[in-house]
Amino acid sequence: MGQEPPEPAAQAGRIRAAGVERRFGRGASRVHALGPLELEVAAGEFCCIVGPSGCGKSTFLRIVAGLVKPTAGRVEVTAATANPAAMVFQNYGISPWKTVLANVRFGLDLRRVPRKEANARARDWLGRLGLADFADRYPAALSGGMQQRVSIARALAVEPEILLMDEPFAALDAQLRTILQDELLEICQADKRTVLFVTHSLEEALVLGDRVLVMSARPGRLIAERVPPFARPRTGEVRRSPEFAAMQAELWELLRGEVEQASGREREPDRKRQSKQDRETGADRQTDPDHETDPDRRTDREPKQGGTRKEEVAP
Ligand SMILES: Nc1ncnc2c1ncn2[C@@H]1O[C@H](COP(=O)(O)OP(=O)(O)OP(=O)(O)O)[C@@H](O)[C@H]1O
Repeated sequence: MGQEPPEPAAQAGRIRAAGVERRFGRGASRVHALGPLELEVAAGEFCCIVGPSGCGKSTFLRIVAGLVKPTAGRVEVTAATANPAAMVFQNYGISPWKTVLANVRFGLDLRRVPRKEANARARDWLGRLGLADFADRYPAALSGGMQQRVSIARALAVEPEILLMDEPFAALDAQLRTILQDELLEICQADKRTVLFVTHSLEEALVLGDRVLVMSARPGRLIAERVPPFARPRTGEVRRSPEFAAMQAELWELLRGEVEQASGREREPDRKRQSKQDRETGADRQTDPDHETDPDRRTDREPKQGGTRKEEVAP
């Protein structure tokens, strides 16, 4: 039942990473953050990366974006345009002193697109994301979900061949997150651009991805790859299918050890047996497929740069 990646858009970039590694710091405090990592993302593919906190997911995305250099290896981006990628961050990354319209127009202004055309394109994306009436407002007047829509509109307004998304919905509540996942699904299936999407949520990865890549604890390497068996175009309804729950549980089993290692807790000898018992009795909330949809049952969060928060991997 596995699906081929969708037909590429007229212009969709490709990514190829070969032997990519990144270390930070010097001497005793040197950290091996990432790799070696081998990865290819096809034109028009929606590729999701999940992995434990600190395994180097964001670092890899930043390397692809050209914001960070790899210590070893290389990333090749094959694209038709000079600036093929746009990035969406967890903390929105929008400017509070600019109106919504000016924020969405930002990348177009950098590319010196004439103001009239830039405004039209920005308004078009605002309309597509349900923000047409908020063009002249400032971000402070918007909810978190609306601010993240502005951030997505800003990235899409430049018509990037590659969209890089770093936990874009992690700071949102679970219901809003579901809505934005479904909106993103619709948008990306309409034009099939290449997307590299980092998330802590297995549910999110399975709903959105043509392919889900699982990373190990730091230094992050790829340890598994799955193709969600859901035809395109798909909707959020796939969350209810038995295949969805089965793949979510399987991926979580793969990830659990890595998450425990990353959080400094070694798996106790009888942990696996206990987890099986818990699943059978329904006591293990971490393996509950509805875990992410109930805000009261979300995993622990820690502060992150810019006042936003990050999550542990969650099913
Ligand atoms: N600029 C930096 N200087 C020093 N260490 C860094 C830097 N950027 C990242 N690191 C370290 O590299 C490792 C990987 O960080 P990264 O943010 O890529 O992980 P991540 O998988 O995205 O984590 P999370 O899921 O928690 O956001 C971490 O140990 C982090 O502390």
